[in-house]
Amino acid sequence: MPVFSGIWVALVTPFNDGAIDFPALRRLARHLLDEGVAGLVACGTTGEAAALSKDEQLAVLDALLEEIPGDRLVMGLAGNHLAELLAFQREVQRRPIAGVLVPAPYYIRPSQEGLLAWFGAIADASSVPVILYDIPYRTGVRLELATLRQLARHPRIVAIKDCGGNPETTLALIADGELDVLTGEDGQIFTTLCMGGRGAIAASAHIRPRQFVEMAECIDKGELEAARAIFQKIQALIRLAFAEPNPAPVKSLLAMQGLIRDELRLPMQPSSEALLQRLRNELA
Ligand SMILES: O=C(O)C1=N[C@H](C(=O)O)C[C@H](O)C1
Repeated sequence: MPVFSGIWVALVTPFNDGAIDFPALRRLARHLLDEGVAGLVACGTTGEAAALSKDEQLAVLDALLEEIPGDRLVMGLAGNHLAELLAFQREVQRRPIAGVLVPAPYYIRPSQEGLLAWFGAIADASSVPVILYDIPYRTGVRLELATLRQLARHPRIVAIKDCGGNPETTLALIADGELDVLTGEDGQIFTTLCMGGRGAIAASAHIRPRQFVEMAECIDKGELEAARAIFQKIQALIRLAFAEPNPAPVKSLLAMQGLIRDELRLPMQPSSEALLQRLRNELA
């Protein structure tokens, strides 16, 4: 039985004049769950976790837990100072959550041995399921297949958010059946699900979440034609969501729907005028 499956939204962190906009955060979380998504991932890349202090990240988590059930919530756990990260993990784990999403430490570019020890230390200390986050184009280091297979033996490591960009690795992991494979590449949701992946953690699923959910359900039921038709409908949206650095386009689209303010923290920049026009056209 998969621990993680379906469409999980990589949640943005709404801001209002530089501060976290908690009412908007709660509203958005409730809206997405009402639209049928499997759950939410807070404080990931899309949540601009890198621009939030640890206290702010915990405040986001607490606000969300007041709004949605903990088993529908995964928390991002990122950093490159192990002792600090483990201390933060202890705080996070005092809350009832479905799991943690853990990328490799960025900037350092450790060896595969180093990564095994790093993820091993976090998994050993984890009281909740761990989702590995393989995103070499952001962290600077790749989790090789052999490393992933070794990590999959850890009882706490149950899933991977796969942004590794190597279809052979994705396929091998799916065939192994040891980890729930969730794609983190929104443009690959259809193919990953068709290959037997369990689901996705996607930023673009903030917009028209029901269509993402329906597409995944159709694939589950073997209704390929219907799934393909939905995917074709949302492809333009997915492309636009990443036309400028994530999460600017997604935040603009949410703002156009009146769900949040179109505000980011540096170094992120709001969508350009040209993109805003394209986003308006897409929504229309
Ligand atoms: O925040 C996330 O988790 C996601 N990150 C990816 C990225 O921007 O690197 C995109 C994905 O849709 C969700």
